[in-house]
Amino acid sequence: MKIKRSERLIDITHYLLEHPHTLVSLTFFSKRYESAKSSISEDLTIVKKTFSERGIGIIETVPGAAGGARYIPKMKKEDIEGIIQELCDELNHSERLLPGGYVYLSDMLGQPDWLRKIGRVIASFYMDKEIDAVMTVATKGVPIAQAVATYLNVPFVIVRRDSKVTEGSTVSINYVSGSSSQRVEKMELSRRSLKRGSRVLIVDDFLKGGGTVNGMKSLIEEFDAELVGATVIAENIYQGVRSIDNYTALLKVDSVDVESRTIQVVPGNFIAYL
Ligand SMILES: O=P(O)(O)OC[C@H]1C[C@H](OP(=O)(O)OP(=O)(O)O)[C@H](O)[C@@H]1O
Repeated sequence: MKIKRSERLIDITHYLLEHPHTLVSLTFFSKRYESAKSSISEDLTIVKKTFSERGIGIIETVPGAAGGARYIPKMKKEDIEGIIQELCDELNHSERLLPGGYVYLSDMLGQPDWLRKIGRVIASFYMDKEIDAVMTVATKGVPIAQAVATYLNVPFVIVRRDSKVTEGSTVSINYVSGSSSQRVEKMELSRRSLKRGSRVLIVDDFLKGGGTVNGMKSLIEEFDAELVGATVIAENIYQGVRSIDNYTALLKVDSVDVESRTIQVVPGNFIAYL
């Protein structure tokens, strides 16, 4: 059914937002709206310009008969900084303080609005790094990985600390977790989860001693895959020597005073790489 340009623009925008990183052809839109490809091209020019001016993201247009458009959810630096400050403000409350200097995050990891913001911020950073898969470790990292993977339009894989028959044959490694007072722990990943040569992004909620992220790094090596980057929501205060140093954190727990129950969460090193 033929529809007006104003209606096409709304539907084109909705379709592209729902299919990030996916090239949608002119032919597809032309048939969808029973409109000429030249009209669709003009529509895409308007959407592209508005997205750019409003900082909604990038509309990449591919010319030619097999051409089309794809939505890249890239964020402006100031918008990323704004979300990181929102996260700091949300976490800087004494009731979030947990034993061991941890900060209670689980409520936020269950809220779609926070997950959308966190997922988009991390995905925007890795937008052009050709990520093939997002990796995390059960449990609290899972919603973060799903949010990031959605915006990157790639699969996410879940590393487990326990064995499950439903995972089939697995690759497992032992690692030292600083969070469990230097105890040797095991993590494993189903052999079906990751192809050789995959470019992998590690995400997690917290980093303390770095053993968990380092364990996932070792797993990636076991799969002959490539670690592109590791980003956590928050890095904790850690007195010892961390097992890993090349990571980024949206936030940093700068100081914790259990006596006075005060906590200071500030922007992490992620900002410096924007
Ligand atoms: O840097 P490290 O010293 O290794 O610690 C960071 C780990 C520990 C903690 O997970 P847990 O709370 O142990 O497990 P779960 O995510 O299942 O709650 C956190 O979610 C990171 O995965």
